[in-house]
Formats: sequence, structure tokens, C-alpha cells
Amino acid sequence: MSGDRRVHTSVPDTETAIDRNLPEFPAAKPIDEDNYFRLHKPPPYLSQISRDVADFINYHHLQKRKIVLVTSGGTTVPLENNTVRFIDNFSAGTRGATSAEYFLENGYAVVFLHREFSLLPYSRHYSHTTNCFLDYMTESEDGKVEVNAEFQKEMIVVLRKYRHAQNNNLLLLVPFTTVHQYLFTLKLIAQELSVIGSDALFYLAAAVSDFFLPSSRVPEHKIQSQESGGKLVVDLEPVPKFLSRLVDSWAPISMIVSFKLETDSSILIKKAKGALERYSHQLVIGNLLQSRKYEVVFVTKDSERWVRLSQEQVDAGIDIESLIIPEVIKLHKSSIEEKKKMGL
Ligand SMILES: CC(C)(COP(=O)(O)O)[C@@H](O)C(=O)NCCC(=O)N[C@@H](CSSC[C@H](N)C(=O)O)C(=O)O
Repeated sequence: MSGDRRVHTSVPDTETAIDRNLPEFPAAKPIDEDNYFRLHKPPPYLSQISRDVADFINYHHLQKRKIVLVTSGGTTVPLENNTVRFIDNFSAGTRGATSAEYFLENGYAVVFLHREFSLLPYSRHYSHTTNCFLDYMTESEDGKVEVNAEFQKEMIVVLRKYRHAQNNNLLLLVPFTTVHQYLFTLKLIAQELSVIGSDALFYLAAAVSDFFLPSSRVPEHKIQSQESGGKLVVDLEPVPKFLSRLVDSWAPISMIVSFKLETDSSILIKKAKGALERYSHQLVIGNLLQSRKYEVVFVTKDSERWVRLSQEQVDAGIDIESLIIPEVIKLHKSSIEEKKKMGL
């Protein structure tokens, strides 16, 4: 891509985000997915993302490489159009960024739809907080910046993988900030990926808002606390169940994996099965906020299987994604074979 064509999503698009002519957003109804996209304006940068994604897909499809869309990080729900306050969904982006690395190491090309400024593949190892990159550096005698000798071995491994992904155009970074941007961009990428059918895999690790504030109700400027008698009452609508659209029309032939996040272990599997029944996709990976880094449960329509790190693996710093991704790839392979047998 010529020049820096990155889009930035964390700046509120004050021009298009609010439209007072929009009718009051109706309560959630089955046709809401279509209404949502009809009643809300797409992000202004979408056509640029569409071109980048189309080029990326064509490039890898010609080389018969499988492509996975990994979503990562949390979506925001702005409470003002000139956003000062917003509701955020918890996610550091570790699941998505780490999973993307393992997909790349297994030969996939990755479209990484991520919350802007959340963790990214490879750079996540040396972020500005965990493992601050400055702690890995020293000043040589002639005043040059160098990497500490003790870290050379581990860093060269990450650097080589990072450069390989860059030099072979294997990783496309696509940002979002709001749930609005996420939904429009997910729909766009899904429809573009549908051209490669069963070779496309969807791995939805992003923490997506269940509720949002319709544009017709978003105040233009910062909410003044004294105006509302010091209280802030927020009246949100349910986000359209986009997963059903993804499964039944945006990418009907692709394998779709969603994550179910709970904090109460007694309802996790039931909720994961509920999502499968509701959306009829292939796999839900359930995880608890408290233990998400060392155990997950694979829930399909006829099985549930825990995948866990042993204590030794935890102590050795093994990523649970090193166990998750090979399992997902195995299921993707069978899904491709199945679809090919059906002539899809
Ligand atoms: C967010 C985490 C826990 C990773 O954490 P970090 O490593 O810190 O990034 C991820 O593993 C996960 O569960 N992601 C999915 C979380 C989520 O929002 N799941 C939705 C399903 S996808 S959103 C779908 C929408 N609500 C609908 O029902 O259509 C849910 O549980 O309901």
C-alpha cells in the first residue's frame, strides 16, 4: 500500500455519527439487523478498508492460502457524539493477538479486526506496559541503543516472525473503536471473504457490546451533570444479533467460531450451547473472565470439551492459544472437506 493509508477510528466522526432526522430507533425486532445498517451511516473510511481487504483476499486466494478473520479487543458505546464518556467492553486483546500469531505460524493469512490501541500480534510481547520495551535496551559505550544481551535470543524470534508476516503481506490490521464501526466493518469483511467460501475462517474473539445508543439519541455535546440533577440515566437498545446475519447471509459457507464470555461458571456451558442453537454456527469457545488465560471449553452441537494448561505449562509461560488454534484448525480442515463433498 502506498504511503501511510492507516485509518484512525478513535476520533469521533462528529459529522456523520449523529443525525437528528433519524426516526426514534424501534425496540429490538427480528429485522433489526437490516434496520440497523439501513438507519445508521457507515463509517466514512469504509471504502478504503474495502479496497485494502479486497486486495489482501485476492493476493492470498491466488496463492490458495486460507484466510482467518480474527476479531480482538472491546467495542465502545459512545454516550455523546463529541465523545467524552463511553461504555467499554473488557478486553486487553491478548486472546486475539496471540491467536493471530498461531494462525500465522500455521500458514493462515490474518485479517486482524482489532480495537485501536489494543494489543497487536508480536508487539504484544513488548508493549508500553507489560514488558516495557525500554527495559530491554541499554546504551553502548559509544552511545548507541542496544538490546540487552540477555534478551537477544527471545527477541530475535519475535522480530523474525514479525518481519516475515510484514514482508509476505500475511497480516492486515483493520481498527475499530465503537460497536458501530465494528459491526459495519465486520459485515464488509465477511461479505468480501465470502468469495473464498470454506477457505475463510471467522474467529470472533472481540468483546462486543450487547447494548448501544441509537444515533437518534446521542447528545451532540458533553452531558452536563447539573442539567440532569446530577444523575446519568442511560437508556440503551440491544445490539442486533449480528451473528445470525453472519451465519445465514454474510458468509454462509465459512466456518464461524465465536467466544462466549461469562464470569459465573455455572452458566457458561448452557450459554455457549444457547449461542450455538441460536446462530447454528460451528463452534463456541466458552471462557470465564477469571480463568481465560489457562482454560477454555470447546462447545459444538454434540460435544463439550475443556482445554486446559497444566500447572507446568502455566509455569513455563505457555499460551493457551497454542492449544486452542491447532484444535480450531483441525475443525476448519474437516469443515472444508465437508463443504467440498457438498460441492460448495
Ligand atoms: C474477551 C476475551 C475474554 C479475551 O480477553 P483478552 O485476552 O483480555 O482480550 C475473549 O476470550 C472473549 O471471550 N471474547 C468474546 C467476548 C464476547 O463479547 N462474547 C459475546 C459473543 S460475541 S458478541 C455477539 C452478540 N452479543 C450477540 O449475541 O450476537 C458474548 O459473550 O455474548
